[in-house]
Amino acid sequence: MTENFDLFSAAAPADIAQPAIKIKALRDQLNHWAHQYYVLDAPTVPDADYDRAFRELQALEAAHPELITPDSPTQRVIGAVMDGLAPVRHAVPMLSIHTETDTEATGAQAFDARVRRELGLSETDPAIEYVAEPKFDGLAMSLRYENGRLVQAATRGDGEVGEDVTHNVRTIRQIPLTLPEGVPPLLEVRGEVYMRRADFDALNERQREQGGKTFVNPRNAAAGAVRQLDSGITAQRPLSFFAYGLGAITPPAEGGPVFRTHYEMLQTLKSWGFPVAAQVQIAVGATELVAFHQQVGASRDALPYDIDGVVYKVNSLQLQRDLGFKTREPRWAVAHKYPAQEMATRIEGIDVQVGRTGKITPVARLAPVFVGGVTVTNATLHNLFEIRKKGVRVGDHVIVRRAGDVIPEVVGVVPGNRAGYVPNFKMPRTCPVCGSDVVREKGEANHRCTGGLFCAAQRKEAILHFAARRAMDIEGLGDKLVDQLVDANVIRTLPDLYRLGLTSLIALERMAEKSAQNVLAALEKSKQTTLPRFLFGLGLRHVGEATAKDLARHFGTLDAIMDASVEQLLQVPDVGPVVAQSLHTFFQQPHNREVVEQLRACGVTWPEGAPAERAPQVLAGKTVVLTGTLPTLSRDAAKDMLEAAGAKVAGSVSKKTSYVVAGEEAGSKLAKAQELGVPVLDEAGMLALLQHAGGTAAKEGAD
Ligand SMILES: NC(=O)c1ccc[n+]([C@@H]2O[C@H](COP(=O)([O-])OP(=O)(O)OC[C@H]3O[C@@H](n4cnc5c(N)ncnc54)[C@H](O)[C@@H]3O)[C@@H](O)[C@H]2O)c1
Ligand SMILES: [Zn+2]
Repeated sequence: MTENFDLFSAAAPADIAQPAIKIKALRDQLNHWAHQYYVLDAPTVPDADYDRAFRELQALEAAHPELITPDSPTQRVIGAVMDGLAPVRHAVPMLSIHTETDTEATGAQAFDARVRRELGLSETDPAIEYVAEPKFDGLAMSLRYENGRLVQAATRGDGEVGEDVTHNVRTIRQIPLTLPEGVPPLLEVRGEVYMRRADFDALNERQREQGGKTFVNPRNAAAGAVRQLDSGITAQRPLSFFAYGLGAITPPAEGGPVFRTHYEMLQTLKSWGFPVAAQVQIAVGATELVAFHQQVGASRDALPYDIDGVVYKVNSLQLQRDLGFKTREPRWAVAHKYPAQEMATRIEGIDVQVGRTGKITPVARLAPVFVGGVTVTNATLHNLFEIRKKGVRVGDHVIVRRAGDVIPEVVGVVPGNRAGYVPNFKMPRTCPVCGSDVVREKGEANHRCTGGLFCAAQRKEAILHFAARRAMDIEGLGDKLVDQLVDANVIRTLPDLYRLGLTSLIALERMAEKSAQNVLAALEKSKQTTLPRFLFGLGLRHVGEATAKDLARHFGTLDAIMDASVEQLLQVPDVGPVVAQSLHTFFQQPHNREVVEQLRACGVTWPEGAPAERAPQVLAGKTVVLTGTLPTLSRDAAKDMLEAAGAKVAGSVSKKTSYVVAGEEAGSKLAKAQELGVPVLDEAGMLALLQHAGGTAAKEGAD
């Protein structure tokens, strides 16, 4: 082969020129992707695509060794030093790990066979002991301690020279800043900085709400956080750490520790305060490696952090030295991957889904793709802003991520695949489930259906809210029963609750007659309520308990609230434009008014009054204690009524107690009241007292 053979001249023989051109194209492509990934922390293709191109290059170079150059991505660790971060030369290089191409369990057997062959072992020699570890999906970090103090933290960079990120790594709480007495004077610990999935989801959720930049995956979020110039930003991004190896260390001749195995070294790191993953274990021979691969693979989704595979390492440090290194990788370790958690596929359409709280979520319909171990055909696009920010259009090639049991999501567009003009996605103006108006409030990223109770998608959540203790307080109407009732189509609107009969309840699975009767009794009891509870129970957006009370106090009657204009609503203390508009829109929808009317027709009732007559604080300054079970009122309802009249409801009886309201099975509080001579009332007595109070107020008002 001529030394300076012109690879690209037309005269070059086709069988050499073709692979050379292909090799150059692959190297350029890989370098471009690696730059985006390692330097910009912003990959544009899934790892699976990068890995495929990488393997293709490896295969071509293996077939044409004369075309290998030292700067090929296959021959060196890739990475770079970011502007503004100081370069750090590693005392011991930070290497890559060879990836086993066979992703089936048999990949472990291939590795074991290779190790045995390289060590010159025969079939009759004993099995090799390995340490099996999860392959954490974060970024490699070298931590240098001098005399027990963290003096430097550096990224891998190109393996020889990394970046000084000490200022940022100091903010990671799992990384000890000082070590216990007795550690070697020089110690470099190597490990992975990563972000837990829950922390990542919370971070992205926060970013989305604030219209900020979201991150593609935890690895990228972690890498971005570590490579900040301002450690204040790093401190706000929750990072974690696992130790898995050593760099430089005080040699035994100078009093440093003598480790015989990798496992022993990890246990020592743990005793010095470094986190070591609980899954790390010794595995003997290929069989135990296979078992480990399967076991970790099965629990992968349940782990609180992302892993992209497992790593097997020869345990004996002597054998590790015997095996040595090959360009950029140790021969004594291998990475055995799992199916990728990110894959590229095509968006065939964008639908919208209505959630239990009315939130409308655009969902991408996908060409089926195998990702994170399952075939995925839908992925969330979160909201309209995310679609715009990511520039997603129908027909685009996108990266889909599915990790853990999180809903699959579209994390970005693979650039350069759009055929021509494609219109932007538009939010529908009406709800696809119920046809109500779709709105987006100022300062909110999400669109919502205004259908409320009318919308089947929102029904279950709405019923649970209505039945909640602080609302209508319907005991026994929980998650499971509501699911059954709605799924069996027994209940479609709130009033249907009060139309429930014994027969339809008993017809439900696992419903005994006694419990059915209890539910009916609880429903009956809930009909006697208060206006604030009823309003709160309707589950109007932005109307919490306090606002419901304010509205009731201000308007006095439900009709006045339903008919109020936005301006009138704005006169209620603490009601701002958002709440006022949302209330007004809700009661403008005829079907919402219909629901209210039907509930009243079913016998749901509460004391009403004109605003001027309301809040007669005739029990002001009085302290009342409730005890026992009242015949018709729930404890909370009684409390609300007393408080509305200005009373303070206390938990224990003292000489200062004005009244004790006692129901059935009243115990020590009743005895105490009698002992102290505090007046005791039953429910009727309490209502009479309130009535009297109301009457007095009305009279006062009339005078
Ligand atoms: N999407 C893209 O554009 C793009 C570009 C470049 C690289 N990549 C991806 O990066 C990966 C290759 O990168 P690499 O060379 O950093 O990693 P690698 O696959 O060579 O693995 C070595 C790294 O594994 C990590 N690791 C995790 N757990 C470990 C353990 N228990 N023991 C030892 N090391 C452990 C360390 O950080 C170490 O640096 C590939 O998955 C590739 O797809 C993607
Ligand atoms: Zn709807």
